[in-house]
Amino acid sequence: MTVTKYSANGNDFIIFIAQEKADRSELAKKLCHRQNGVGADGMVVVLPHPEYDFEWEFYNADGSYAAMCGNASRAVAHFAHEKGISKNGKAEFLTGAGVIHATINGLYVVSDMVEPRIIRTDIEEDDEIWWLIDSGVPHLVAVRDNIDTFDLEQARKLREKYNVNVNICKIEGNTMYVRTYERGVEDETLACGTGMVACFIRNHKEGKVPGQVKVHPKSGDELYVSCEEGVYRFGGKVTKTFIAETLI
Ligand SMILES: N[C@@H](CCC[C@H](N)C(=O)O)C(=O)O
Repeated sequence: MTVTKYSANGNDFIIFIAQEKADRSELAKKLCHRQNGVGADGMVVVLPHPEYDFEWEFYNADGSYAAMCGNASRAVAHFAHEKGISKNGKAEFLTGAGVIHATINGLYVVSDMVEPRIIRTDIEEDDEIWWLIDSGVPHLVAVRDNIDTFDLEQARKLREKYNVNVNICKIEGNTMYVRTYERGVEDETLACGTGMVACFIRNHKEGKVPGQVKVHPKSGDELYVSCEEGVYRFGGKVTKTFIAETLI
């Protein structure tokens, strides 16, 4: 089977086309395995859809299904546009969290996110306040002055307790820095799109940042997150890294 590998600012994905929905959890575990497979944080299956350009299935590296993946939404939009599945610099596709509208401009892709939900703003853990925000998938967000260290044991406990992705972020002017422990990868990833958006939502709601910010995830890449007329969108470059014939 031919698969295409993308990196979205260090969050990497295996993408391929299929004709029918299926439970591909075991395949995702095999292909995402860093040593025995292609290696990726997640796997995207592009499927036909009668109304939208396509529909997708998204799986985390551990085979778990997730409703949405911000970085993969940008990668798959570029993939679909190159394949002619979507046209005119746009892609409109159905995810488990709703319909995503993406704009493709060369390697720079912007995804309009689904309407987020601020679920709780009062979670106190280890003497700090966390917000629980669903930006397509659930995220805990804490804001700190310094994110040079990220206690992954603490992140793992919070991930298990709330079944979420766990983010710490800091603000410097109109720039945000975000680190994310990702559910389903069960480790910190180099970038997490819905995590960056969740961090922006908290900081924007608390009046700490304007309506558009530059964001640097762990990879150090540069992305932008904004809220325009109530629509949260985020953009950055994607990289198609290779095409492979899988034998597993
Ligand atoms: N990396 C993704 C998030 C993928 C899903 C997440 N790991 C979950 O299981 O909730 C992103 O870029 O948003």
